[in-house]
Amino acid sequence: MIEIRNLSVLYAGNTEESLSDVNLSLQKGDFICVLGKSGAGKSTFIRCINGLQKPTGGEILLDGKTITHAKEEELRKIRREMGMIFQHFNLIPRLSVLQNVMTGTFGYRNSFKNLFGMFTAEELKQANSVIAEVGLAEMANRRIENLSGGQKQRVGIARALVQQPRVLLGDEPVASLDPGTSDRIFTLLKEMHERLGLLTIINVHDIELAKRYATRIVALKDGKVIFDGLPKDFKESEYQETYESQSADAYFGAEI
Ligand SMILES: Nc1ncnc2c1ncn2[C@@H]1O[C@H](COP(=O)(O)OP(=O)(O)OP(=O)(O)O)[C@@H](O)[C@H]1O
Repeated sequence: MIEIRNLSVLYAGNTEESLSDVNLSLQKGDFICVLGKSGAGKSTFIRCINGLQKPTGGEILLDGKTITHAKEEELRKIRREMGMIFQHFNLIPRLSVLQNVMTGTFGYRNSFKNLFGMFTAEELKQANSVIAEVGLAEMANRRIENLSGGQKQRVGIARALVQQPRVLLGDEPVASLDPGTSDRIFTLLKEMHERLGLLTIINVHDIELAKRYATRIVALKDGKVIFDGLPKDFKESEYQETYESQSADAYFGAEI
């Protein structure tokens, strides 16, 4: 589904590449957690996939079509296939849950309709349906600023899903949430992933979550892929290499 070939990113002014010769083949059904310590290149990787960051080398293809060299109009179409969720939710605090979710349809609509908030009955139905799916049916008219962090991320997920993507991307979507809430958000993500038959790619710091939910782990270090495989094969030595840590007992002392 997504082919990543010799992907490299060197930011202007840097001497070291932030991604270096990354080659991966990502398939529908993969629930991929991307691990790596701070600065390993995880955000850069996600931003390259949704076309926000232009690589300095290599190419990314979605179903054989280039993302990397896509023209603006083509890139817009590709982005509609990709839902994105963020660490800080990127919602509009003074607007309601429903209004925020509706912004997920903007990629499909002309700017005149967007400007005047004109939504079709079908769009509203679809938005209310995903709001119910993420468990917020009773809160559709509540303002975002009156929600908890976990509820905000549910809105973020609904906004990503209302555009009916085939790929779901997450840049540290649970980094601002407590462990219990993070776990519930991952449960929801996994349910949606399976029900909708998505390719899901999520950056996460919490290796325990990755081991519990991922079907595949990709670990980055200094912009390079140092592990690509099953969660069960990501063991203490892989942990130590990824995080350059001597003490992995917290994660590997007990069976996960
Ligand atoms: N716009 C930029 N300009 C220059 N360097 C950048 C830019 N964005 C990221 N970098 C550098 O690229 C490297 C990878 O950063 P990136 O944000 O992709 O890592 P990360 O694994 O997502 O880190 P974190 O977990 O802290 O978010 C870092 O060394 C960072 O300083």
